[in-house]
Parts: sequence; C-alpha cells; structure tokens
Amino acid sequence: MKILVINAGSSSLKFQLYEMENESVLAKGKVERIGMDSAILSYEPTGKNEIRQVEEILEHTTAIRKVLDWLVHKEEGVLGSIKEIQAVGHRVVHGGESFSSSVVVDEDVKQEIKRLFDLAPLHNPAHLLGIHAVEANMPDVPQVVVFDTAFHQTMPSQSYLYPVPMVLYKKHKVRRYGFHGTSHAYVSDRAAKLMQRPLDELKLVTCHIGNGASCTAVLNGKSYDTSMGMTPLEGLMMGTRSGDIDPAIVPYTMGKEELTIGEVNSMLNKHSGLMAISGISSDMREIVQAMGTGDRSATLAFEMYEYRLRKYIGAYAAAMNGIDAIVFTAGVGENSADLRAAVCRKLTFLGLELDEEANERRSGEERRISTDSSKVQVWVIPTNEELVIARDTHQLISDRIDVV
Ligand SMILES: Nc1ncnc2c1ncn2[C@@H]1O[C@H](COP(=O)(O)OP(=O)(O)O)[C@@H](O)[C@H]1O
Ligand SMILES: CC(=O)OP(=O)(O)O
Ligand SMILES: [Mg+2]
Repeated sequence: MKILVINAGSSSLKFQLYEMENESVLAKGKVERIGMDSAILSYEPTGKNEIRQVEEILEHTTAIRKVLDWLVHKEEGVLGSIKEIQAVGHRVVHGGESFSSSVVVDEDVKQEIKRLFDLAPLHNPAHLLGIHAVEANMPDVPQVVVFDTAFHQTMPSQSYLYPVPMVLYKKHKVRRYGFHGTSHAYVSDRAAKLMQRPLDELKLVTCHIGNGASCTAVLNGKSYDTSMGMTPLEGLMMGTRSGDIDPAIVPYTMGKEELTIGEVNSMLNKHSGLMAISGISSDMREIVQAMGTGDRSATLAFEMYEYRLRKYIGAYAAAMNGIDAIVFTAGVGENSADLRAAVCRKLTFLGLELDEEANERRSGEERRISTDSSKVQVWVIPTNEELVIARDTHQLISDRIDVV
C-alpha cells in the first residue's frame, strides 16, 4: 500500500510518500512560503537529486496539486498514476481530550480539529487546510489524522491539571495536553529496543529539541509528564517561544506596553526564546556560530536554553524517582553536540558519564553517547514522526478494508 504523509503548516507543507510493503520512502519534499510572492517547492525522488522550483503558490490546494504532479512526472515521478496512493496520513498538533489515538477523518473529526483552533493557533488551522486540499485533489482517498497530543493522554491528573479553579477544566478543558507525542513515543520505543530492555520497565526522559521543543518523562512506556502544556508555548525555551514564565508578566506587560491579547500572544510565541535573547537568530546553528566569535548575547541565549532543559531533566528524574536513560532527538537534539555536552556535563550527580568522543562524532545514526559505566544511558535517536504517521494510517486503512 502506498501512503502519502503530510505535515501542513500555515505557510509550508512537508510530504513523504511511503511504500508500506517495506516501509521505504519513494519520494519526499516540501513546499515553503505558500501564499507569499514566491513559493519554493522541493521534490526529491529517492536515489535522485532534489529538484527545486520557485513560483507563486497561493494556497494549500495548489501546493498539493503541484506535489501530485511531480509524483507522476514522466521522468522524475515515482508513480504511474495518482490512483496508486491509497491513503493520506496527516500530522495534527492538537487533538484535545477527544483523541487518544489516530483516527480516520470524517465530518466530526474535522469539526473537532476546528474547535481546537484556539488552543493551537499556529498549527491546527493549517492542518485543516491540508485535509481540505487533499479532499479537493483526491476526493475518494481516505485520510487519517495522527495527533501530537495522543501519546500524552496517559498522564495522571496530578501532571495534567493546573492549580487554578477546577471550573476552568470542567467548563473549558483548561489542562496540560502535551505535544510532539508521536516523536516521544517513537524514540522511547527505539530506546528500549537499543537498550535491550522492556519499555514497560524503563524510566526515560525524551528531549525533542527542534524549533518547538519539549521533554517528556516516559514511565514504563507511558507519558507521565511533559513540558508543553495546554498549548505548545509552555516548558522549555525554544527558537522563538518563551517557554515557562511567570504568568503575571502577561497582564503586567499588557498594561505597561499597551498590548492587546493578540500582541502579547505573538510576543511570547514568535518574538521570544533564542531569538529574543540573542538578537541574532532562532536557529541554534547561528547561535553556536556567534558564540564562536565571542558574541555575549548568543552565549547568554545558549546558557539559558541549556539551563532550562537541564532543570526539566532534573525535575523528571525526581518525578519518576530516577532515570535509566535520556534521549536527545529533533533538529537541535540530533545535531548539536555542544548542547548535549553542556546538559550532560552537569548531570554527573545522577551518575551520568558522557562519552565526549561519541558525542562529538557526526552521524545520522542512532547512537549511545554515554560511557559503558555511566549509570544513566544517553542516546541520540533521530526521530521519524512521518514513519509513525504512515504506520498508523496503514493500520487504520487496512482494518477498514478488512471490515468491508
Ligand atoms: N547542525 C546543527 N546544529 C545545531 N542546531 C541545528 C543543526 N541542524 C539543525 N539545527 C536546529 O534544528 C532546528 C530545527 O529542528 P526541527 O526538528 O527540524 O524543527 P521543526 O520540525 O520544528 O521545524 C533549527 O532551528 C536549528 O536550530
Ligand atoms: C507542537 C509543536 O511545537 O510543533 P513544532 O515543533 O512542529 O512547531
Ligand atoms: Mg518538528
């Protein structure tokens, strides 16, 4: 079965086409700057060079049509016909309390994704655009949604409730949901296999450190606590998001700077984090580069970023009464040896010993970066959210075909 996996953002759309028989990727790519003057489409059939095309693409429906055109292109295509695609799987960031696993898209599911727009304003509206764009281009193909929040639905109430009036939870579902669940679930499963230990006996802290960043206490294979909250703003310091701050800063700043709710939201989501402190970039590569030239703001940004992550790891070690392993994943976690070293060098009280050489080694492979004698293992495990989405989609659609 061939499955197209889509991760639609507000101005971007990433895709991968899978052959599920051997879980291989036939082609992948992305469309960036949708709706802007010139969009960039990149398309890479496996084993061949990437093709880049710059042209105006005003909305997601056109973006998907262009992607489909490439997939069946005479020379560069990987499909004889679009009809070969039997299902489409989407990443959806917010599933609220309604979804603890992936589901086939129907009218009710779309309504629920829409109802949750307020809670994930950067993500959910874009996902629904992606779903509609697929409907417009491939009306008969079933679609599945895989939620970032689903894995975290196992959290106990002491983790997911906030100490605010209960009426807010009862009336408005104000609670911690947690995100990047597909990634946290995938890397914890991989970690257990690599450690050759049953997942349901392990205490793991998984650190998904990308543009958005979150870490999760995975106790016996289940999410026990996680740093993102009702929205993907809480927790760690991120590229442009503040993470944890004193909530009193919000009304105080609104008063002092005469900001609207929208403006303060934008300040915390788009103009904070690494970007705000360094004044240079939200991209960790540029921060590390500037540190190399002695830039003090970049150094401060890095130190704050690392310190806040390390505090969460310490908190989760306390939450689970110990940890067996720490896993680093996503753009920064997989690639920044500097960040991993800075975190691990100050966790020696846990009996953790970093293998400095292994940490420095550049590789896209899964690898252990702690010494043989370290009491806490440390792993770098490249995440693969697309594969999980493809697997869930395959499973749900095969079940449906079996029933018919
Ligand atoms: N070699 C590297 N060193 C340090 N950071 C890196 C490196 N490569 C990528 N990154 C970081 O990874 C981030 C993107 O992570 P990614 O997981 O792809 O994010 P997202 O999926 O949220 O867009 C970039 O902003 C960049 O800071
Ligand atoms: C939930 C979230 O923050 O996702 P991303 O890292 O893709 O922005
Ligand atoms: Mg990501």
